[in-house]
Amino acid sequence: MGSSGVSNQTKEKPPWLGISEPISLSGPSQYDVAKTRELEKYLQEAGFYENQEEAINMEEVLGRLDQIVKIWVKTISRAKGFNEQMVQEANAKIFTFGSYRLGVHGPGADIDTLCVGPRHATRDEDFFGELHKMLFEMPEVSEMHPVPDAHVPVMNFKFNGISIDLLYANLSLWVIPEDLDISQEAILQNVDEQSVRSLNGCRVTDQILRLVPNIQNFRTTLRCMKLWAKRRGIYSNVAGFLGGVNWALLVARICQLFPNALPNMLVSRFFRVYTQWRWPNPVMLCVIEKGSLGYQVWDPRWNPKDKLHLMPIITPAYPCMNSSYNVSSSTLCVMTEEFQRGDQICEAMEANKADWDTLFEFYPFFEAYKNYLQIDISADNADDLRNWKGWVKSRLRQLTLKIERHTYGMLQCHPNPDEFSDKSRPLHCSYFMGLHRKQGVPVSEGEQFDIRLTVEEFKHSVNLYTLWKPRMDISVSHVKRHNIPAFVFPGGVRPNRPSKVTWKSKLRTSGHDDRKRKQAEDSVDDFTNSKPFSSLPPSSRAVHEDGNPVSIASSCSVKCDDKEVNSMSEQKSEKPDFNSSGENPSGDRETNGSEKCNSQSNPETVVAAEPVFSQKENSSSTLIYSNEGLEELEPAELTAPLLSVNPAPVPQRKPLIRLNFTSLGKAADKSS
Ligand SMILES: Nc1ncnc2c1ncn2[C@@H]1O[C@H](COP(=O)(O)OP(=O)(O)OP(=O)(O)O)[C@@H](O)[C@H]1O
Ligand SMILES: [Mg+2]
Ligand SMILES: [Mg+2]
Repeated sequence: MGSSGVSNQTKEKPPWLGISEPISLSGPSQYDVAKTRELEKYLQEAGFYENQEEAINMEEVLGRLDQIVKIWVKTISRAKGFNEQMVQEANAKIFTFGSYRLGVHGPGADIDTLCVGPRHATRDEDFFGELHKMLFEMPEVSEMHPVPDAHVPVMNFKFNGISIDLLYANLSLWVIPEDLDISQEAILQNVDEQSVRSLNGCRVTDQILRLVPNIQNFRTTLRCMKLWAKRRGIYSNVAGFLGGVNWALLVARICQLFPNALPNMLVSRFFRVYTQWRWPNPVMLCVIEKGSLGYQVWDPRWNPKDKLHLMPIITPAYPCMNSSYNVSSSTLCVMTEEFQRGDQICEAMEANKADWDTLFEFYPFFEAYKNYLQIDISADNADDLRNWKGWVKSRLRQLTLKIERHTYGMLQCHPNPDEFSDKSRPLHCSYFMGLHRKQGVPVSEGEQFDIRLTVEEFKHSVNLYTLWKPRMDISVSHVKRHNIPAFVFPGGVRPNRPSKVTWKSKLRTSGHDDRKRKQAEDSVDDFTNSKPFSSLPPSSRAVHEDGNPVSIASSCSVKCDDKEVNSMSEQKSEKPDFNSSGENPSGDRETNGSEKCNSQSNPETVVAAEPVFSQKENSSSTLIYSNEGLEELEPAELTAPLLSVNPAPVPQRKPLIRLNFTSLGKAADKSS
């Protein structure tokens, strides 16, 4: 396949797993063994492993589900007039996938399951009809929520209190053998697209387990990264960050690159590699096979949509797809900053100046900005609220994109993936987004942002929900940091004074002279001090007006510079090299940072169609903007019309309500 990621040729298997040689074959030192033990203990104490009782309960639930689908398939076969022998032979089977199958599910995580049924057991009539009815009537089943029209149709429900996602694959076989192997490509023959996508949940999970050199080390590292991502507020596919499968794939690739490393090392290599990764170069665990069945695979050379992906993380089972298409320029920048923070902390840990607690600190979202958007939703009953929540949550990404677009990228949004509830207001919940001005653009006097129209447009689109019911309401308001409602804080109590002590400032006061110190002090505010985007050069925070994702993504990967790479404490042989697919198939580890960044050296690559900026280009755009400081928005900045955005005159009120998109928004609410 050369260095191209897409191939339909079979080649002799290399002695390593993955599309390139490992970066390092080094094994653990005493320090790594001790640190890994510490990490495992930390994860245990954080309650990130299920207990014995939960594990048994889950197994029982899965056993019950398997019995139920077996009864179901016989029932519908009989109803379709099959003779008794065929009824007895009729079979269906439950497979698990996702974090449960990977062996990394935490407490409260769902169990992802797939029901595989024979050709005569149809999706609409039999699965979403009869099986839904059977489950719905069972006393063990609650919160049943079928989504037959989803991209991957699913039944969500709780069985004995355990959340289940149940997908369906309608195979072309008349009889489903109990030992069915779904890893074979042939299983996808003559099945509908929904079944292909549903089967792929399992096929991807199984492939991941096959493609990592040591499953136990992979699991511990993935548990660590999942806990870390949740604490840092970047665990959510729907919010535009990454979800379970994305984190699994990122970790799996690190495991391939460092096959003999223990989890402690893998965590630090994770941060080092992804701090330097040149997005949108894809992360892949294996070559993207074109296959013989004609399904579209991810390939930005041919598929215009794939070119728009900013942070491609490719699934390893045919048909290979990008699992992280929701990532936007803002969320990519937030994650890049978090990778940098992780990298710095791991380095500080090696110098005994930080510990696992430091790494896992919660992201202080409500201290990070001066301005927020609060999105309140409510409904008439619990069922309606659950549906309404699901819908609104899936639309919030559109609000962030609209705001960024309508303010020409000058106003950026940082979504908080959590939902918050005020206990005194049942059937109500709130979402929040941090707002901040894009860095590097000189502030013009009196410049303000008017996002009323944008908010109206968003609410209008949300209210087009096809299952909308009376009293499914939404309102969007602007809140200043000091007016953030108390119910968002732990225990419902607003902290007296936001803590400004960060792990870096602790280091400074303890006199630790770390290599980043100068940089940290030069920076107006480090991001761990609650102010996002301050440590990236201004160009990296720019959202281009034309929405060109390539330039955005490239500018987000500016950490891959000489200074950064040369300052790495590790030996050269341990450094990751990235060629144009973000990988190092040549095994040449002598290249320096700027060479690694030059993705245009090989026109054959998967991302050859993507212009990737060289370091030089990044540097020069840095020079254009001299303003490194973080300017937060003042309230008035959110109000005055940006003429090109809001041509309609906004009625003046008395007294002038400077933050009045809230009041306008509420007036236009369906509810009012
Ligand atoms: N965006 C996606 N692209 C491809 N496959 C996906 C995507 N989202 C989910 N899946 C499939 O569905 C599975 C379950 O998704 P889910 O969001 O429950 O993640 P998970 O890995 O189980 O993590 P969690 O512990 O958060 O549940 C994934 O492992 C993956 O196979
Ligand atoms: Mg899951
Ligand atoms: Mg799930």
